[in-house]
Amino acid sequence: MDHNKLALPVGTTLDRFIMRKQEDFPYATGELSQLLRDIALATKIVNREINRSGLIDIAGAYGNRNVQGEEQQKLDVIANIRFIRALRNGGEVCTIISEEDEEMIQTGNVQGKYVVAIDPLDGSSNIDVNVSIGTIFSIYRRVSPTGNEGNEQDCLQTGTHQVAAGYVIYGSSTMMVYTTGNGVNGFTYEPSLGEFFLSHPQITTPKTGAIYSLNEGNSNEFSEAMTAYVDHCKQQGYSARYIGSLVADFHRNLLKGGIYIYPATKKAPNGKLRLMYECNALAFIVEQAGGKSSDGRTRTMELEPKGMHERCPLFIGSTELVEKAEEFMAREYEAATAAALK
Ligand SMILES: O=P(O)(O)OC[C@H]1O[C@](O)(COP(=O)(O)O)[C@@H](O)[C@@H]1O
Ligand SMILES: [Mg+2]
Ligand SMILES: [Mg+2]
Repeated sequence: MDHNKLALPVGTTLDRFIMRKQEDFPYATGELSQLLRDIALATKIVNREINRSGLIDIAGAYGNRNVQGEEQQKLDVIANIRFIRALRNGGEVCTIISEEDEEMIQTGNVQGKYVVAIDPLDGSSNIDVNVSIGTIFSIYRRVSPTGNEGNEQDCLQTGTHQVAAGYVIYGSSTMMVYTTGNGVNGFTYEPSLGEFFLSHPQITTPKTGAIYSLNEGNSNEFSEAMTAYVDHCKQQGYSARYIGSLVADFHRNLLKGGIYIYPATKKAPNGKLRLMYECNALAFIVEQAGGKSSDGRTRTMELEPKGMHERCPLFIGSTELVEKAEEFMAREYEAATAAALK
């Protein structure tokens, strides 16, 4: 696909961009375009709630724990409700996987051709302290015939089956960044006009960089190989940058070059992040931008999901940095394999 053919000027509205991209697919029916618009609509509402969260009583804990055992923040719940409502009313989505719901959410749109996996509010620990937070989404085409509710087969597809994926960052400005498999584009929200405008066309990530992002507070729990890789980053003189909101750390590294890692630790042998609504979406984006994503060994988008809330280690960012980290992890796997054979 010749990306230049699709290049649209900075300042194009998201709506126009979606429409224009659809025209390049003669058989497109407009349903995916409408679904992207539904997500953009919910994003505008959630953005408004976030911007005024300090003024109205939506700060703090909601008083429930989600399926991960994490304390739900009020904004986690509000964002979850807003996205589910927009996807249900939009009519294109039959089933939703959400971080905040243990079970699949059936929307009642049995004719809907799409399944959405969503992290409605990412970076929950940063909600009440005015630090950038986000939303992450993956879109799949259902595999079961329309006319019924979506099922587990529709929901547990590998990341390579994503038809679109994206994230929203609610930061100094609010941006939506997404891909449909033809490059990555970023749109900045203009609240006074209520519109997203193309601000970052055809995003590509540098092949290498000098930023590493991980929670070194967990370093006592790191494997030898992981500790060795962190030392390597320090020897290289890389800068440590960690916001603690995956979307914000990922976005910075995507634009500047860098690597984000949430590794397996002794406490969390599968890491912390969730394959279906955090890792797969960002992996699709980073690959479309020329970067790389794996669990330290296997390409993230080829990981076979076994459960909706499954966790996996994440090594994501500039190709050369991820490959270097994988080199370090390979030594560990080889040692483990050799030990197992003894
Ligand atoms: O506090 P830790 O262990 O470093 O974890 C931070 C990571 O956890 C997350 O907050 C998990 O996402 P949620 O906030 O959506 O649960 C990521 O955004 C972030 O990168
Ligand atoms: Mg998250
Ligand atoms: Mg979340």
